[in-house]
Amino acid sequence: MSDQSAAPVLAGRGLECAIGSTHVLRGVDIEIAPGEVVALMGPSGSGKSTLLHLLAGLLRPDAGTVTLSGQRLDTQPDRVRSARRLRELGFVFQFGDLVPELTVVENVELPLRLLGEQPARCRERALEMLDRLSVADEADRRLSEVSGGQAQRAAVARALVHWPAVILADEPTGSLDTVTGELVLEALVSAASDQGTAVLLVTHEMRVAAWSDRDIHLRDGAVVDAGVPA
Ligand SMILES: Nc1ncnc2c1ncn2[C@@H]1O[C@H](COP(=O)(O)OP(=O)(O)OP(=O)(O)O)[C@@H](O)[C@H]1O
Repeated sequence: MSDQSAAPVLAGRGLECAIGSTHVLRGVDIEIAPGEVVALMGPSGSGKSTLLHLLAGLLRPDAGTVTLSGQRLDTQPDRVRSARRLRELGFVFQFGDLVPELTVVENVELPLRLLGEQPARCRERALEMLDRLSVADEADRRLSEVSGGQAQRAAVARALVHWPAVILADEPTGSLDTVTGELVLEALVSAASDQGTAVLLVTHEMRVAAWSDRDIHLRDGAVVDAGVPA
């Protein structure tokens, strides 16, 4: 459940970013409350993915600030940003990006293994998440043996397995048919909500945005409509 009166868990303020000669973001302000689900919308080329990369600390802004869980992210060295990304964020992309050589459960437990958790505890928690996402039966299969919807559920389980503060999802249902996409989205939003994880969801599609608490619209690198919490 979101707490929009609380301090934002993730905030970008006055974000400017140029890539080559393109001024991609022009003074973007964005805030996400703990547990909130926000859809980031806008036409192709409006800067959605670039904004996501800045908020994840993958890119540094030319101006402005990024604050995650109350601490500046953009000013920290690469090593610290990587460590914070692993611990505090979860990611879901259009094409799952799971490791094909690993089984479903091995993929899901990966963030916990990288964080140094006990192997038995990693396995237990990964199985719990797969059960929560209704893909526990596929735990020991390789990616080539599961459907696109099952793989995307596993990607959601992996993104949530280490209790991140925020999930950043870039077109998470873009590779799925409408019905499968809806089911994956429902699973993402409800599992994140169960554990109080905020979600920033990049999408072109209004039906995807319907799952959010609030929409933010970008055009030509600027926020044109920040929506109002329901
Ligand atoms: N690596 C890059 N090199 C050059 N230009 C880039 C690069 N990445 C992004 N851009 C430019 O920045 C602008 C914004 O791109 P971005 O991918 O953030 O938009 P988007 O809203 O996510 O688009 P889409 O919905 O098509 O994914 C575009 O004009 C794009 O051409």
